[in-house]
Formats: sequence, structure tokens, C-alpha cells
Amino acid sequence: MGKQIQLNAFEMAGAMHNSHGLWKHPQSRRHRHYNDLSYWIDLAKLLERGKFDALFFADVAGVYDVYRNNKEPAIRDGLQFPLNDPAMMISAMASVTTDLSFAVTVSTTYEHPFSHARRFSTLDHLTKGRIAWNIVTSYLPNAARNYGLTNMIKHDERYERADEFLDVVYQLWEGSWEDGAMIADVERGILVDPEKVHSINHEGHYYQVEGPHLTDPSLQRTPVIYQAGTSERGKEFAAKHAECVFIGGPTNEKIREHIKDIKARAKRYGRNPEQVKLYTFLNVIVAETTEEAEAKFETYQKLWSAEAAKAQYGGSSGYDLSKYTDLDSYFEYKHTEHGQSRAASLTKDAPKKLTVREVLNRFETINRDHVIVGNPKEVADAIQFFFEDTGIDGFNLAHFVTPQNLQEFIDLVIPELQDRGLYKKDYAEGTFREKIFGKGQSLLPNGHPGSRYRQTHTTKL
Ligand SMILES: Cc1cc2nc3c(=O)[nH]c(=O)nc-3n(C[C@H](O)[C@H](O)[C@H](O)COP(=O)(O)O)c2cc1C
Repeated sequence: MGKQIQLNAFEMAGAMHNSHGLWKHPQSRRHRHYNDLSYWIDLAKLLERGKFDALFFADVAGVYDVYRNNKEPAIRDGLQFPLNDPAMMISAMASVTTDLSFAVTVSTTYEHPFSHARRFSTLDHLTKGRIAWNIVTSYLPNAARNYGLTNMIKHDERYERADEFLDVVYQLWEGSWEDGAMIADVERGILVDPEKVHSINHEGHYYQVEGPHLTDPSLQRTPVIYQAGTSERGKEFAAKHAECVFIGGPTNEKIREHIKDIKARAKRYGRNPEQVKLYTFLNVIVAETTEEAEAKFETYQKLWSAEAAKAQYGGSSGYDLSKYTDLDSYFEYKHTEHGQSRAASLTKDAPKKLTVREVLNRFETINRDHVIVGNPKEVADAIQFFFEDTGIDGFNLAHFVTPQNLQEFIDLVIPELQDRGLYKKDYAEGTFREKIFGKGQSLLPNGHPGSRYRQTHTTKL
């Protein structure tokens, strides 16, 4: 069997994600029901019916406040706002599914590694090993102020901090508890063998953590690690830590370049490049006929909010588009402390130099270049070409109208991909890491920096 597409539903635990303005669509259920557990339970069941690998929750720690130097555009259109804590509904969704996994975004800039390690071990226990962590370092100035900072920590320093954060959680997940520490020996009156549980005594630049880890090891110990970010520093971080990396790219050629680059860097870190899977975005509008799909696209266009799109771009890139008034001038790259791959996407990574007018126009409508519109066969053809031409491993599927678009994708596109042998008909057995990398691979592989902490701690309690 050839390589098959891995698929995540790109989600957020709030009223809206990136389908700017589409909450106005009469079929949009999420902004009405995202506070209802039944909404998430139904979504989990739907995705498992479609054999999705994971439900991927994006998350942010503040309001988008760069565009117009103001929070209003984001709040008015519900841009990733209001937003619940994604970790909270996972137990309920796990209880109605057996194979769907859950990737949850958590920022290393605004969480503490000790509580984070505990929360994710708990989730990994409760889901029987179906948890992944999407590591972000966060880009919103409002998030910084929510956590007591005047300004954001600078881009590269956020990654330094993330590196140490990872060092701490690896010690807790991999090193603190030996296998078989929970002995429940009634005769000797010992529940947990203290000889097999170790403090970590981490004394670092950013964190001091004594340990031991409060939670005993879960099936995967360390959750599957996702990361997105293709700045120089972001790629180094991904190559060192991530098992699943999200990359963007304006062209297939750029995506191929990123894949090659990240795999080569992983090798330099002593890792097997096969242990790093690459994902990119996918956006689809499908209907029984081409005409119906095109009509849908037109409807979505009318509801699109350019203001929310610009607000999202402002926060993620650091470029406030309200300040660009000379329409005929070129839109130049400038360094910001926000997301650097996003900043580069319309400047130095763009296939051609863009004027301010061209850039602004891109936000006025849904960018057709990034959406596959058509009947099931046309959509499957386009996905197959994208998959084979880039060599990508999988996609994060976005959606304009939720859950309708996901339902349509599952009913119309998935069977077409299955018939072509491009998509699984059944889940593989085991934990999430085993489903992605193969049976018997529940734990981080040797060569991964987290694996070096396995049972190396000799500090007695
Ligand atoms: C598919 C994908 C998902 C992302 N999800 C989030 C997210 O949920 N929260 C967040 O703060 N940033 C998210 N980001 C942004 C990245 O974490 C990162 O900040 C950004 O790509 C900039 O990194 P860079 O400067 O290394 O390019 C996402 C990026 C991509 C490509």
C-alpha cells in the first residue's frame, strides 16, 4: 500500500476560528453551541466516522489587538473570541470514541511546565494514549499583558524558554517514574515503590522544579509533539522536538523546500527523519456538482469579514494593515516579534513582490488560491495532486461553516480518497503515536531528546 493521507480537523474551542465572518451563515452551529458539551460530543463522533486521525485544537491566550491598535475588530467579529479552554471537553469526547485522537495547543510562554505535564499525563491516561500537544510560543501583545508582562518576550527568546520548558516536561514524563513503580503490594503495604519514583531537581534559567511528577506514567508518557513555525528559530525547534510539524507555504515548491529543510535539520539532531511527519493546511468546499460548490463559494464570499481577516493577520504577523496607506508602494518585509513565517508569507516568501494594494486586496475576499472548490472527484483530484506533488504527510482541514463542511467532506470526499487507496478504511490499533508511526511505538523513539531522560534520575525522594 502506498503512503496514505493523515488528516486532522483544524478546530478551536470557541465561537469562531479562521472562517472570518462566516458565523453569519444560517448553517453555522458552532457560535450557537460551542458552550454545549453535546456539540463537541457530536463533533467527535462525526470525525471518528470520517476516520480523522485527530481533532486539532488551536488556542490563543489573548485577543488580537495589533490591527488598528485595537481589540474591537477582533471582538466584533468573534475572531477566535470568545474562547474556551480546549482541554476541558476532551474527556467527554474521548468517552464516546475509541480511535480519534486529540491535539491540544498550549503555549510554553504562558503556562508552567509542572502543571502542564500533570494535565497532559491525565489526559493521556483518560484517553488511553490519544493525546498530542501542539507547542506554540504565542504572538499576541494582549496575551503578554494578560500574564503580567508589559511587552511580549522577544521571538527568539520565546523559543529559548520553550526549549527549557521541554527539558522540564521530558524529565517529568520520561525520567521521574520508572516502569512498574505502582506495585499495590497489599502484604507489604506499599502502593507506590518509592525506590522507583524520583525527584527531577531541575534548576534552570527560567524554571526550578523539584518533582517528582505527580501523575504516574501514561501509555505514551510524552504526548505526541506537534509544532508549527517556519522561522529560522522555529525550524530548529521543530527539528529538535516535534514529531508532527505544520508548515505553510505560498507554493508547492516552498512546501517541498520546508520539508527537506526540516528533515535535514532533524537528522543533524541525531533523529531519524522518518520520525518527523509534515502537515499543511487544507480548505475545501465540496458539493455533489461543481455548480453547487461554486454557488456555495459565492455565498461564503458575501459573508466574509475582511476586518477580521486583517485583525488575524495583524496579530500573527505583527503588521498593522490599517497603517499601510501608500497603495502603490511595495509591501516590504520588516522584522517583528510576532510570527515570522506569517510575516514572510506576503513579503520575502511570496512568489512575486506585492504592492500594498495587492496585499490589502487579498484580505477583502476568500483567497481562492487556498481553497479547493468542486465536486467530489475534482476535490479528490486536487488533494491527490497536492499530496503527491509536495510529499506532505497530511493536512489540517479547515472549514468555513461548522460542522456542515466537515460532514460534507466526510460524506463526499473521504469515500473518493478511500477508493483511490489514499486514505485509510480503518484505524490502526494502539495509541496515537502507534497509529502514526507503527505498532509498538507508543513511546518517544530513541534519538529523540526526550528519550534520554528515561530512567536516568537517581535522586531519591
Ligand atoms: C497549522 C498552524 C497552527 C497554529 N496554531 C496556533 C495556535 O493554535 N496558537 C498560536 O498561538 N499559534 C499558532 N500557530 C502559529 C505558530 O505557533 C507560530 O507562532 C507561528 O507559525 C510563528 O512561528 P515562527 O515565527 O517560527 O514562524 C499555528 C501555525 C500553524 C501553521
